[in-house]
Amino acid sequence: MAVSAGAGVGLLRCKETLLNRSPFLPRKAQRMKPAAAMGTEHLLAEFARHMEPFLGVGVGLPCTVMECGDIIYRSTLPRQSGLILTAPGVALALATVSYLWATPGVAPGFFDMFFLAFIQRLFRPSFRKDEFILGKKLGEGAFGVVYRASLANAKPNAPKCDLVLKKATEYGAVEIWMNERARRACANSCADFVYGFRERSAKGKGRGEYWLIWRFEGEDTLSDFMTSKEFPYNVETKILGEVQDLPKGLERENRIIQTIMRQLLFALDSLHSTGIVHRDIKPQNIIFSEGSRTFKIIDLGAAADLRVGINYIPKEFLLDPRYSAPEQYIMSTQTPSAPSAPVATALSPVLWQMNLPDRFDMYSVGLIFLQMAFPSLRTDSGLIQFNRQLKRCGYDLEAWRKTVEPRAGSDLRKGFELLNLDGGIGWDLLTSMVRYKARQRTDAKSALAHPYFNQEGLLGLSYMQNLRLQWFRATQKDYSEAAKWVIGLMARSGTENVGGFTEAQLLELREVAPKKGSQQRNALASILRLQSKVIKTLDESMDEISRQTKSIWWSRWIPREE
Ligand SMILES: Nc1ncnc2c1ncn2[C@@H]1O[C@H](COP(=O)(O)OP(=O)(O)OP(=O)(O)O)[C@@H](O)[C@H]1O
Repeated sequence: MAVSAGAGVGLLRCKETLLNRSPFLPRKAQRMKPAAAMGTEHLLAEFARHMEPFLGVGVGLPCTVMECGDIIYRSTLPRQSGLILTAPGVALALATVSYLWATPGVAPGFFDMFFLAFIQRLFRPSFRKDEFILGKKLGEGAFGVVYRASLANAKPNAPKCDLVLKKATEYGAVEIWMNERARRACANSCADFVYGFRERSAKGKGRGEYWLIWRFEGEDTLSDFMTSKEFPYNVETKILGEVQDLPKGLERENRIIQTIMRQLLFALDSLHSTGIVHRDIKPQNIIFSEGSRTFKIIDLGAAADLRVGINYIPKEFLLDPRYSAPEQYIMSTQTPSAPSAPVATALSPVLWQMNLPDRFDMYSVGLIFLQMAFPSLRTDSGLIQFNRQLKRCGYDLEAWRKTVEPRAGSDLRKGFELLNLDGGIGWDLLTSMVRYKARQRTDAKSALAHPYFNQEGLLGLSYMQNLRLQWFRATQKDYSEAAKWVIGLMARSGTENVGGFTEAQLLELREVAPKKGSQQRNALASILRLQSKVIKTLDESMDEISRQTKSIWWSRWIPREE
């Protein structure tokens, strides 16, 4: 067996350690005679014989190949190569995993975009526009026309393929993207999307038209049901499967409305969890699916995908003023426009937490709840009037109630009575959604856990459920008001009738705070200056990037009809 010179020198250097029973040698090697009793050559030959299987792999550099150390200086002994768990390491790993999975989900986002989307593209059916026979027109909006359609070449005895086809203009691209995303992430929440493609414009100019195809879900939207005098009884058998064993009245209506609300919140929760904010939630965009006996969301043309930053431009908006939240934007206007997709994805949990964009949809769903409870608010004029009144009351539902309840007609009174059932649990849920500040509104997941969806309402709550309700209410509180109160007290400090801090207490506080001109104060000022500079630079560069990439990079994912 040949051993290189380098290895030989290395072995010599290590012989002391080796012969002193290093724990890293096989027993056979440890039983060798003491070094002093042997010549170096003999020692090498002996060692090579024992180590043959190891040296076969590791001939080369000495101590790097053979893990050896000095038994006297234990610190020089090689460390175990396995993973060592430490508390900070575990905390860091947990923090990283929570960040990657926090809404809207960085890790699931990358998996979706680079794996699921790819697989979907391989297997999705593809259609051409001349494969469809257009039927009845179902709707026409500012950005497209919707038809009922069927496949032209469907086999005669094949099941009738009922489709809905939308010929859309510029927002069609967004709608295709959102529908594909929703189909992968939460197929049951939105109408069943089949395919979307872009058709080249006849003269080869412009972006062309977008064609979107869904399965036909059913004839009626929630708006159709709500405009009927029979509402909510006209939905009862459709969603519950049977007529309830209850006389017609508030309790029975409440049960039906509860079921509709649960379905809406469930659909919204799934959409929000994947990072999509709809921005146009209204009864006209909620279709009843005959197949699954549930309400599903349609019309994702105005939606924003906060996971990759598609279609969110803080300063732009597309809104239906009847159902839109008072803030009008889903993101603060201070938020820079979306950067490139990987950056947007990596930053998405931070932006989500800073803006809570899902609360925009929560306000709209709150208004739908209100309309279901109050028959007089189901008409456009009723809702517009309500919106004006609420605005006058500073978007405070309690204040609105105080102004209208004393002189309420039978329709309004009926609404209050319905929401007052089970100790006012319905009113509690409503007021947690229809609030001026987005941060104070509940999210869809918490709303689903609200005791309103408990059959017995407040009265039937167990001790634990009551605790949960208290917790729910505590999390909905506006703590900025508390902060303002403390500041107010400080400002008006010291007088006996106002209460508040005395001059002595304020002095104490001032002493705790860094003094003017002190080192801490200067350091704090520099940090703040640096922070605002960083934000400004980030803002400008993001705007710059987004201006350059204004062309819709993601439209390359949308198939083109050749
Ligand atoms: N999957 C579907 N199944 C059954 N009907 C559907 C489906 N999708 C849409 N519709 C019907 O088509 C109508 C218009 O659809 P949609 O709202 O998506 O189009 P739109 O052009 O955005 O219209 P608008 O601007 O008026 O909202 C809906 O009100 C609904 O009645």
